[in-house]
Amino acid sequence: MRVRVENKLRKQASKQASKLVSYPWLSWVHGMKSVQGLVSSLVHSLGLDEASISNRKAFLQFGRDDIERLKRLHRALEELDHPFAEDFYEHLLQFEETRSLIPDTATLQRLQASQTAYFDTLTAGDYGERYVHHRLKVGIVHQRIGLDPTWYLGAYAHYLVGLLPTIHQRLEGGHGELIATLQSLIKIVLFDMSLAIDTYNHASKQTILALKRYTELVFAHIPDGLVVLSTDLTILSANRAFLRQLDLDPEQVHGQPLLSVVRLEQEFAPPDSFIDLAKATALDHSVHQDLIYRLGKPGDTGGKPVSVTLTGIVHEEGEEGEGEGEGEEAGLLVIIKDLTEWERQERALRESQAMLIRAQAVAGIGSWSWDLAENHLSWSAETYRIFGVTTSQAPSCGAVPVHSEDLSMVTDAWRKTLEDGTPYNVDYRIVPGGETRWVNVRAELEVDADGVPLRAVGTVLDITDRKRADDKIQHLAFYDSLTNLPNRALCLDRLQQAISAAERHRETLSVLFIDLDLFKHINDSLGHATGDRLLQAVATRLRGSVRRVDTVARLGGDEFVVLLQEVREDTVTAIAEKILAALHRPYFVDDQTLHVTCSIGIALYPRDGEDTQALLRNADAAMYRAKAKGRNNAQFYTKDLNRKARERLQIQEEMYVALERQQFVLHYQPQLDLQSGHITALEALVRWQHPEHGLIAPDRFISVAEETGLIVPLGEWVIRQACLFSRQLEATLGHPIKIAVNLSARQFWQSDLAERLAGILQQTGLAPARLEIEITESMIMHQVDQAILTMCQINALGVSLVIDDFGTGFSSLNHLKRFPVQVLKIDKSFVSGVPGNADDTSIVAATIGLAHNMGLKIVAEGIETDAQLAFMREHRCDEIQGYLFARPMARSETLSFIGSYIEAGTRWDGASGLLSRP
Ligand SMILES: Nc1nc2c(ncn2[C@@H]2O[C@H](COP(=O)(O)O[C@H]3[C@@H](O)[C@H](n4cnc5c(=O)[nH]c(N)nc54)O[C@@H]3COP(=O)(O)O)[C@@H](O)[C@H]2O)c(=O)[nH]1
Repeated sequence: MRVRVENKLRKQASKQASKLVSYPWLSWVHGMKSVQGLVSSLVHSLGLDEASISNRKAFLQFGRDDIERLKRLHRALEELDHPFAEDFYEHLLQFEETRSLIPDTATLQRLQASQTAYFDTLTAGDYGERYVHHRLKVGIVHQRIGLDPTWYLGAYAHYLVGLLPTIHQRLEGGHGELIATLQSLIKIVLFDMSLAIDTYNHASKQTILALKRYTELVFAHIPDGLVVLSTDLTILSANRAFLRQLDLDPEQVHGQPLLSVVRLEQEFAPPDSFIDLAKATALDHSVHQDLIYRLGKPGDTGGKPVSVTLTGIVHEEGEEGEGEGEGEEAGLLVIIKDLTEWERQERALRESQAMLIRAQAVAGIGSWSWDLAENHLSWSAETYRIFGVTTSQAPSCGAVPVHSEDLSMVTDAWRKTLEDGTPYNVDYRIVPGGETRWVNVRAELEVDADGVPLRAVGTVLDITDRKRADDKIQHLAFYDSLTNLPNRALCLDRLQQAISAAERHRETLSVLFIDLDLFKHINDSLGHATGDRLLQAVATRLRGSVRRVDTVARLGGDEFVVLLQEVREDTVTAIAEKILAALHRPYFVDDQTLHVTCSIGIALYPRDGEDTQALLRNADAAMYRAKAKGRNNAQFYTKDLNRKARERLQIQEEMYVALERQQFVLHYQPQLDLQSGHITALEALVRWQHPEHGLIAPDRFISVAEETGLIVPLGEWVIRQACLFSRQLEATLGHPIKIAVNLSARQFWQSDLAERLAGILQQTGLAPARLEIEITESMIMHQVDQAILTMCQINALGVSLVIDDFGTGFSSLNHLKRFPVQVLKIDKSFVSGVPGNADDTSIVAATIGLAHNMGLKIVAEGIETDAQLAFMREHRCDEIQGYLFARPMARSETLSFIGSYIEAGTRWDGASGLLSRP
């Protein structure tokens, strides 16, 4: 039998596991009390004290006789080894309802033991408080495990029925004793049962009460308002949330018609529509959800927004209504959800959406989204505007007017985004209405759990202005704002590219470094505005002198560079000459005619340098060579120029110190009047008495001093020293001799030149008539009017003016006649050709004639031979200067030379050394 029982239990256990249902609220109903605790509270609530127990026994007529009879029965049964408990459980396992309470063998054994004890105590004779508590405990346990009283009583019956034959068999004393014992047994069993039923009843009542409390608690804590109405819309119950919604007390609502307590108004609906709908819902048991109303108290206006759900309550057949009075059956459940916060959030959302749309419009940002699964594209109003598409048109990729040149780039980028999910961020051109504009389009993909793209969300921004600004910045960064030519940075870049290309293709190129001659004087005297316009005109002429493919750049100031994809020296020479001629043509700027020349240095790649620095440096050195060669010419770079350039740099650095340390000295070269044989003037010529290199000739440092501006203090020093020397001569020899001083262009174009000269004359005390200023034609030709003004100011001081190097500076006769000069000095380059060179001879003769015709004195310089002297005498040249008569001499030498000459009182007669009395 044991095996049978265990098999049944094994099957039972597997079924049981799948049927277990959890009722968490039940533990709440019973609390976490122990069985003993429950027994105590049960005793207390049933009032089971000693008197009550005695009273029960008295009612059952259970007395001492019964106890004695049961004790005797107990002893009779004690000797019997009857498996009551096993039978009992065998019987329980026959029925699903009882079997389900015994999940396993261990439970069975435990229950069998307690059941044996139970039966044992039934007849043991102790029926006091301990017995009662034990029976209550059994009842509680059975009720707790869910054993219905039916099964409890049935099981008891099975036990008793099984027990009776045994009692009959074992009990001594005859029929009367048997009947009396059975009566006692029935009494004690019914005593047990009354306790068990009390336990069940009590537990059920507690459960119902707990459930009620539980339901009420849940109902009360639902955040939405809940109202149960009768079919005539009387309020049967309302939860706390509902009362809070309208600040009401429970007494104000219970039993009241709903609409006497609240006002529910629906926008655009007749006032009674809620009543009609609610009644209909209660009748047809329908459900109406999410009805939007304004909830308030009757008589108030406005109210809070609520969402109302109406549910008609269906009663099961025989189910009693919830109402308290007749006709008050629950008919309708109203759930009222407060939407105040939702409405606030909605409004805030709408406001922020409106703000976003506005901000997007202000910022010119359009937004768009593309549902890839549905292939549905949507654009914001700003997106339509940017793409130039009318809002009546459905958005589509095809509607975007992408510039044909950007189309493949746009589609490639999009394909990449779809392939690997990289964010899309592309600038491209569109042509809405034919006008080219720039947009920046960005997008990010939304993908599902498998990474499959679902949606693309993005923005579109009109960046046309930014692109234009970028272009402008780019232009400003790489183009000279004055001439619109490439600047130094772009020039270097182009040169680098040209070098790379030339290297790749084994080609050559030329770099022409162009510097305007004496441009600074134009700037200083006519102002920067005029200078700027002249530079613009020069830039235009440079551009017009070369091909479109060649680069013309402005490095800054009056420096330009031309890059030519050409290296044949004769071609480059031709282009350089073309540039020289183009730039030399007169300019008409600000109603005046200006003349400017330039000096060009040329370096060839790869011969003269293989990188940008070397090529530019060497072209620059060649340009200085051109300057040194008298300006207005072009020179190719030679290796020797590097040495010269270094030397120039050294000179430049050392000259400042030289001026400070008074390393400059003046030599003087006399000029002789051919008619009288008198020394009429001395030309002051500066030299640099260098501590290491000895005496340095002015050719090596005057142009450097001009570039650095040092010529101004140096020139002033020369004038002052010359004036002082003239004073000393006069004082020593008692013989007044003029002093001639060379003026550089930079000095000449000082706006206060006349004042400075006046100051020196005053400080040295030299009579202005004893000072002669030598200027060159090229110095004054580019601004004739201004030059004439300065010359007049000098003349006004009483100082005479000489045009030096006459014949080399392209001065026109027209200009010459306007110049307030007193002397022309024929350049030694013409004198050297006399008398052998017919051209030079004619020029010198013509110049002498011209000077005389204009009432000017003429001086021939560079007289080295008797023939030249004779020619000058023959053509009635007024004065001569040259090595034949005297070389430039130091101060002391000059003094003694002139002293001897005067003292001798003779007339010099050329190389024969013949001196005759004048
Ligand atoms: N702005 C200034 N320029 C100056 C100053 N001192 C000199 N100079 C200029 O330097 C150039 C070279 O001058 P220098 O080496 O002194 O040469 C002068 C004479 O020595 C030379 N000369 C004179 N006679 C002869 C001759 O018979 N043969 C010959 N080969 N050379 C001769 O000519 C130079 C004088 O020329 P010029 O001034 O044109 O009269 C020179 O251009 C000077 O102007 C200075 O202080 N300031």
